[in-house]
Amino acid sequence: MVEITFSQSIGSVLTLEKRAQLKQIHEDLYSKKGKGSDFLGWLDWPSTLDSAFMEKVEKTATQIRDKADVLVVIGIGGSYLGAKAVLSALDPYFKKETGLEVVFAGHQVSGEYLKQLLAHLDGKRVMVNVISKSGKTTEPAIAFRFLKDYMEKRYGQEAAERIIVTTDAEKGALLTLAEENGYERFVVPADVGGRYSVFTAVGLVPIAAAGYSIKDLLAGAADAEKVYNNINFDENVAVQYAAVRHQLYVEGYTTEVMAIFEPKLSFVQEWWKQLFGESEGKEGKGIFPASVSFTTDLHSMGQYIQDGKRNLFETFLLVQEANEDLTVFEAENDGDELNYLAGLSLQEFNHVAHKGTSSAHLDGGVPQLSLTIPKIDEFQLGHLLYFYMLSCAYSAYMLDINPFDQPGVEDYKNNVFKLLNKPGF
Ligand SMILES: O=P(O)(O)OC[C@H]1O[C@](O)(CO)[C@@H](O)[C@@H]1O
Repeated sequence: MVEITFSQSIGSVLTLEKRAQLKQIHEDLYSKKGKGSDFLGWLDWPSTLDSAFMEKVEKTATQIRDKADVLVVIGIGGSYLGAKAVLSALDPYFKKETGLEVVFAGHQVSGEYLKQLLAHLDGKRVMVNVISKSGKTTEPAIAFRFLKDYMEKRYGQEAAERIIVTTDAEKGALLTLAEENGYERFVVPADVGGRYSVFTAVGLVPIAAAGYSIKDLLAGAADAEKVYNNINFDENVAVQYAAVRHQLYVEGYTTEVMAIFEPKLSFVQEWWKQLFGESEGKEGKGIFPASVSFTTDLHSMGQYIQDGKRNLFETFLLVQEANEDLTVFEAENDGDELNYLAGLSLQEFNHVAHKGTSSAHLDGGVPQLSLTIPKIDEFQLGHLLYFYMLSCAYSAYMLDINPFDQPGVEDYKNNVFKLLNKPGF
C-alpha cells in the first residue's frame, strides 16, 4: 500500500471539476476508449496472467540458474529499466558470493564497458537474455552482435541453448534471428509498451532468474490493480498523485524532483523517469521528471532545490521500515561528538532527515508530496510500480496526451542513422 501526503490539502485539489475530469478518464481508461488504448494490455495483466506462462518463466529461470553463473541481460529503456529497478532494490549492496550474477548490456554504447564485460565472462558459465520489443533497437542489437559471437565461439552449437530472446510475436530482426537459430522465445505483448512491460517476460525472466519471487511481485501488482480501480478518489492514492502533480503543473511547477533516502531505489527513479518522461513529454507539454538521492544530494543539489529557480516540486519516495539497520552506539570517548545520537537507528535518522529537509524546502517555496511504502520487498515493489503506471496514465490523460506512444524518440535515431549511412535513411 502506498500512503500519500501533500503539503497542501488533497481535498483542495480534488475540486468538483477535477473529479468530473478524473471520472471521465477512469471511464475512458477501463473501457479502453482513451488515446492510445490499444496499448492498455498492462492494465489488467497482473490479475489475468495464465499459469502456463508463469510456469514457463519459472522453468526458464531454474534452467538459467542451473546452467549459468552469469546472466547477461541485453536491452535498453523499458526493455532494461524494469528488471534493473527491481533487482537493484532487492539485491544486497555488495556482491553475493554465490548465486546467479545478473549483468546488463546494450543500455548504452560503451566499447570499454562491453570489452570489460566480455572479459568478465571468461571462466564463468554464461547465458544471455536479449530483450527488444521492436527487435531492431540499435544499442541492444550492437551488444547482441558481440555477445552472440562470443557465445558461438565459446559454446559452439550449444550457444543456441544459452540464448533466450524476448521480443514481439510477429516481427523484427531479433525474431528472425531467434527463429533461424532456434533460441527459446518469450513474447512482449503487442498491447504493452516498453515502459509498461516490467510485469511481462521482459522483467519477469531476469527477476525470476535472480531468484526473487515473481509470484509476490505480481501479487503486489494485482493488489494495486484492484485497489486503484476505484472511482472513490478520496481513497484512490494513485489518482490523487496524478491530480496533485497536475495541479502543481498548472500552477507553473514544471519539474518534479523525486527524492529518496534509500539508495537501493535509485533505479526505481530511473524507471519512473522513463515512464513519466516518455509518457507525458509531448506536444510542448509535460512535467520534467528529475531525481535526487538524499542525504547524498543534500550536499550538492540541495542548494538548488532550496534556493534556485522556483519551478520545481519535490516528491519523496519513503520506506517506512528498513530491511536491515544499525543503531548508533554510545562511544566512551565522545571524540566525534556523536553521543547525542546514541540509540538512534540509521533509518530513524533518515526519517528525521526527511522531516528537516521537507520543512526547509517548504520554506524555500517547494511544494511537496510524499509517497511512503511499508518496506522494500517483491510485493511492495510490484504494488509501487503498478501504482506509478496507472498514475502516469491518468496524469497524461489530464494533459490530453497519449501516454503510450513516444514519437519524439525517433528524431535522434533518424539523425544518427543518416550520419551512419544506414541503408534507407
Ligand atoms: O524494446 P525496444 O523496442 O528495443 O525499445 C527499447 C526502448 O526504446 C524506446 O523505444 C525509445 O527509443 C523506448 O520506448 C523503449 O522502451
